Amino acid sequence: MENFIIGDPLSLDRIRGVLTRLEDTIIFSLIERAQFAQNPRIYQKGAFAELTALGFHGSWLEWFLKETETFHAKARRYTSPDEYPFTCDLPAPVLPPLKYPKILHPNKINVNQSILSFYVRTIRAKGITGDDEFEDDGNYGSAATIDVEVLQSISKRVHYGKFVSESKFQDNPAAFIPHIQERDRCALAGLITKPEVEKKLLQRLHKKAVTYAQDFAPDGEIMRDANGNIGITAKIDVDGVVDLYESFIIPITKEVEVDYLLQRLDGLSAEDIENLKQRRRGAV
Ligand SMILES: C=C(O[C@@H]1C=C(C(=O)O)C=C[C@H]1O)C(=O)O
Repeated sequence: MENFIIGDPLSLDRIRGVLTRLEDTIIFSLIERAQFAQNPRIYQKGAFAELTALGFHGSWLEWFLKETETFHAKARRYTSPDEYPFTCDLPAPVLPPLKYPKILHPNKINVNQSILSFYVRTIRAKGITGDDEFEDDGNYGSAATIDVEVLQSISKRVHYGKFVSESKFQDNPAAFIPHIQERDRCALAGLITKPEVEKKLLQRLHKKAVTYAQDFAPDGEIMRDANGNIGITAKIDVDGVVDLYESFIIPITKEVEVDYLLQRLDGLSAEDIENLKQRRRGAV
């Protein structure tokens, strides 16, 4: 959970710094997942009679998510504005919630079911972690434990789009308000999209994935193939990681940004909205 107490929580540079750091978390968790076989059973609902006997009819992975998030909810993880669960109906925290600064406009945006569906349908099937999609090594607990870590890091990254949107909105509310009032998703998407930022991100991501995926000999030398090229082991599919961001993580982050903007004026009076139009960040 990011420390929202120190620094300007709505500095776009600071927010982008968090997104950049989450690239490492996501790449390394995908590398970790590649240690184990695909184990397709763990993504199939009803594939474990033992779970059905417990009255649970989801997949092994969904059971792992439920059990993990139930415990984390009791430890007040989901009272943090940058943490979103995959499981519904979680228990209340055993501790009183921490007093986070009110940064985001109240909202119920949670796209984790889309993230889970994409992960099971595409990331695993595409074998971004470089393994055979039908291989089963029986390591169901280890594989699901790491799947949960991958999903949680992607979820945090995607939902950080709310902070990006609040930062951009506060920089120039008047630019956003008419399109929010007209429910114009395309215009809002155009305002929040920064092609140059995305281009640099994908270039950085490819370099990171190549670097993190390479193997080192016991003496610390980088392993090379017969032609002296750096040997990229099957740890992860480097192009698959870039494609994951280009075809899913960035687009769904922008969906969250637009969804957040569309509800940004909810509950505000006409006078509040007029006052917002006059403001620009740092002006107060
Ligand atoms: C996150 C931002 O908003 C948009 C989404 C991006 C992403 O998901 O990486 C990058 C740039 C923008 O198109 C941003 O401006 O930094």
